[in-house]
Amino acid sequence: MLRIENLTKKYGNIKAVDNLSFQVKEGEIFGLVGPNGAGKTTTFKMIATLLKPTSGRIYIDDIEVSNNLKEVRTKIGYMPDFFGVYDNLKVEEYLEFYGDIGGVSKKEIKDIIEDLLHLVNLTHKKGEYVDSLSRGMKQRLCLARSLIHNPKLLILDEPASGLDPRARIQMKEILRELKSMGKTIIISSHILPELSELCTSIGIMEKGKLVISGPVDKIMRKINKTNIIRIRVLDLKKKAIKLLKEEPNIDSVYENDRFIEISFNGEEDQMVQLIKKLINNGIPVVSFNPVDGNLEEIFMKVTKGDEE
Ligand SMILES: Nc1ncnc2c1ncn2[C@@H]1O[C@H](COP(=O)(O)OP(=O)(O)OP(=O)(O)O)[C@@H](O)[C@H]1O
Repeated sequence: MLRIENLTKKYGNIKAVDNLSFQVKEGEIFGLVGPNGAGKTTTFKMIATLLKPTSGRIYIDDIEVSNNLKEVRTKIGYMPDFFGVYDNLKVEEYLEFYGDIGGVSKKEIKDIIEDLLHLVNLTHKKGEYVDSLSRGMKQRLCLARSLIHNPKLLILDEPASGLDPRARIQMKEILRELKSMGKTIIISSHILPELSELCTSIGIMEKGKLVISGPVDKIMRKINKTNIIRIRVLDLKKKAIKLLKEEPNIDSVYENDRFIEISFNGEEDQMVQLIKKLINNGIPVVSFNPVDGNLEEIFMKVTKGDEE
């Protein structure tokens, strides 16, 4: 769906984006994480066709972006990190305005707006002035605006920034809904644990370069080399612990009243073998859960941070 090859953007002497390459498959949610100034916004603006790369290529649906701006723009929806608000427009008028720019026909626009307002939970605000909305509502309206022409690829620059926890959860639910509708989404955020829940893959950027990228669990394994797994058994806990301690891929075994926690350094197929072994030995396994790693930790490990 999206392919980026050796993308570079220079501002004078500053390389805001430095030889960036990655791919996002259809239906994926790709999260771009990085400290301030890493180059996320610059990258997103280039993908959104608003900024010309110094060098490198971007392909959307195998169409090269810089020579096919018009065609590509029908496929993408962009939500910037900062967006202007139109004081004198009501919610519905605001979406009509953007629908018009996006080439949506007059015949269809009413229905599309109804659907979008429902999706972003703003139906009750249809007749209100945009300026009177809360920050969370404005952000959801901006998301609706980016969807008005039914794009396949959504480019969302920090859609949850500045939102309170409840508004963030709402935003996350909408993004899940969009994923289930088959949209491909690239999203940047500082709220790292939220990205790990939502994204299928992530890329971590620092000083214009991609430090690491890939599926969230693979990246975690690559960095941590171990997975924490919580196992709950109905009975025979001591026997289970003995079996687990014999395993070469297990670094440590810890137990408490509720579960056994192991630090596992094998691959997924070896995890399957481990579950089989426990069951074949008569251990009544109730659950076997890899514990979600902490993206924040990974981020700190792979980025050096700005010491200036
Ligand atoms: N128009 C511009 N002119 C000159 N330098 C710029 C311009 N826009 C961005 N930069 C520089 O490019 C680098 C990358 O900025 P960018 O906004 O892409 O980072 P970011 O990862 O989105 O950061 P943030 O999380 O703070 O939004 C920074 O060093 C920034 O100062």
